[in-house]
Amino acid sequence: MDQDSLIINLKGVGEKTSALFHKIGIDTVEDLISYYPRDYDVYKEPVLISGIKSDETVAVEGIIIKNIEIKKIRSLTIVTTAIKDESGALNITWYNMPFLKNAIKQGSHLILRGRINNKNGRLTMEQPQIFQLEEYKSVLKVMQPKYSLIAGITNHTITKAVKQAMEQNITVVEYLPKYIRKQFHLAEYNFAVENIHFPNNMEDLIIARNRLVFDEFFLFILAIRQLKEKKEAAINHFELFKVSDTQKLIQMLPYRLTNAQLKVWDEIEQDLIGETVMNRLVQGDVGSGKTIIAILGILMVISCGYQGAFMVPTEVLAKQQYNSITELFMLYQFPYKAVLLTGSMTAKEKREVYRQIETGGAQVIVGTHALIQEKVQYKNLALVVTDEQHRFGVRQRETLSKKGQDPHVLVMSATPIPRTLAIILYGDLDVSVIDELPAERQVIKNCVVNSGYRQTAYQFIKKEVESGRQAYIICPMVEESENIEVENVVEYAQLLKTQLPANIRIEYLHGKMKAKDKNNIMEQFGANEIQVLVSTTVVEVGVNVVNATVMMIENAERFGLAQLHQLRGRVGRGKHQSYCILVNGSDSKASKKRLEILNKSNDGFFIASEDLKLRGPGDLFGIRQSGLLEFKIGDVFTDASVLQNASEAATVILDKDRNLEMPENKRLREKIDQYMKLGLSNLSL
Ligand SMILES: Nc1ncnc2c1ncn2[C@@H]1O[C@H](COP(=O)(O)OP(=O)(O)OP(=O)(O)O)[C@@H](O)[C@H]1O
Repeated sequence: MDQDSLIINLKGVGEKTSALFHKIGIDTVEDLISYYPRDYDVYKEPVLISGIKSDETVAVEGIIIKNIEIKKIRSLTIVTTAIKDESGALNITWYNMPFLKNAIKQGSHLILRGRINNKNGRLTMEQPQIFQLEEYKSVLKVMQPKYSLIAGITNHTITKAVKQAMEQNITVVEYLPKYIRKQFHLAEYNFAVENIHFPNNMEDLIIARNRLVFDEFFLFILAIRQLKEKKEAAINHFELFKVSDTQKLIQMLPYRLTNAQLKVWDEIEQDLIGETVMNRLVQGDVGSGKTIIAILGILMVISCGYQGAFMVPTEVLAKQQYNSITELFMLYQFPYKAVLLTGSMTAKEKREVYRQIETGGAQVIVGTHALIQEKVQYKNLALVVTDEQHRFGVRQRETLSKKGQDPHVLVMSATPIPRTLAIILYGDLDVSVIDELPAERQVIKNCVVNSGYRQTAYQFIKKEVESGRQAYIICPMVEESENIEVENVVEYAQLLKTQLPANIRIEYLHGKMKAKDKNNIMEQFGANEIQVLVSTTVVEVGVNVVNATVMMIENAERFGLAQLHQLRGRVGRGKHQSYCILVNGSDSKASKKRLEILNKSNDGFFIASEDLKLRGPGDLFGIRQSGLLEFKIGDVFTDASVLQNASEAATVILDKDRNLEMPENKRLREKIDQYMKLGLSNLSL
């Protein structure tokens, strides 16, 4: 790493800030300038307190009328005060910013700007930015970047650091050949970087973003094509053959595999006994039964004497998959051993598991990315299943591959992307589609309601629980801060307890809980010891509790449709009639129209394409379509045309210069090498 480029060398960035930056992946100035805003704000004149409404972001000018109070709830510090202008007073709350105690005094004349929330009937401004009067004038009406934040880092800190970086530094050398920029109408790189952070106007912002989205896709596509070239040569060295265990399992399952599942299984079986190493993506809508296909693959390789690894994105899912595999082995008396390997296990537990992996005492290894740590040595790994692989870097996948003798790779995805895009994005994989749901499934009944319906929904949940079923309630996503999200979930669960009978057990789940506690709650929910689970989107992917029949989503308008579809997919996984209640917290026609799409259809592909039609490519900073396939700035759905262009550009360049050896591609070559080293591991595809 070039020491000069470390952010600690920027003016105003000390040890503490630089440690916090490290947490969001920023170590160097280059990292910082490619930490793009997630949105922009145009700061308007302050408004009168008497006129403000819930859910809007406004500035108010007034006098602080209360000394700061500090309250601690577990690890959360809540700082409160109030501000008053000629029309009224307003409560103010900050999270985890205890240092404000010294910074804000009763009697100060300030401008505060933040989002207004309705907290049990009282309007509160949450996590506002603080401005002196003069200071506010300088930001008025200019487009201001809004960055993703974590506790301790304010938007102001990042903005200031980026400004510093731009002033002190840097002109990055353009690496795209001129003819490519011309052909695909792309702005110059430095212009793009400047304008993505501090746009002159909307037009320049669109041009800047377009270039950076292009870059992101373009580098990814070039890297993927290189991987593909490498992989095509890989010979299947494993002695795999069709086994009776898989036939036995298929016959003994309590259900019949759908034709689509059988077809995909057949493709995988053929791959595994084929001449070359398998690199296959199995795409199937939520609940289409991908897991059993993965298990069949694993069963085949272990029956032939090898090991199989199942890598999933979260500890909750690892535990779930581990439990279902061990139960299955026990139930059908397969003499194989599965082990679980996750980051939160103690060093001693891990050592024991490593030993079993190394000696071959364990044949199936289920876990999170702990599976690819240095210390894990496999005896004879023949198959790696990565569930929802977009959560892992391609490079991590590669590392894992290298641990075995180039094992077969099976990737599971529920992302409904059209085939044309799939070919570009999964260029290094063959694609199988499970395009059919099990026949016994009943169609999920949906409704879109406003918050006035909440009580009726609770009564409905009560009725379902009384007839033996279970429910999820998803609390709103809060972009600004995960802390607020945590608070929402905890409060919601407390409030709900006062609304439902005491014999209905209600618990909550959020991303900041310890892995062990999360697993505990999920296991109890799985065993119906908890009937109602109030949660953030941590239950979004993969969670399988067949007895749950109600999914209620608060502030559904804040989620992307594909994400809502994923959440809804947590119910309707068994034979019971299931329900999805989407609570629309907004009056806008647009969000009503969007949610109606979900109301109308349970088909992931249809939903994704309708959403795209509604949003259109101009909708740059709306809700991201999906939490999946996460590029840093590009969105494969709304930026589909840029993705196509990037793919075309990659073809143009590689046709002329397959190994990027020509002088005009020298910088591009360097960039790709750097990207293959760093970028791919960060990119969550
Ligand atoms: N052919 C089938 N008939 C009936 N039930 C099935 C069939 N295949 C799988 N199932 C069951 O359906 C449920 C959902 O399957 P699975 O967990 O594999 O879904 P998935 O495709 O991984 O979905 P998601 O992407 O939502 O996690 C499981 O409880 C599984 O046992």
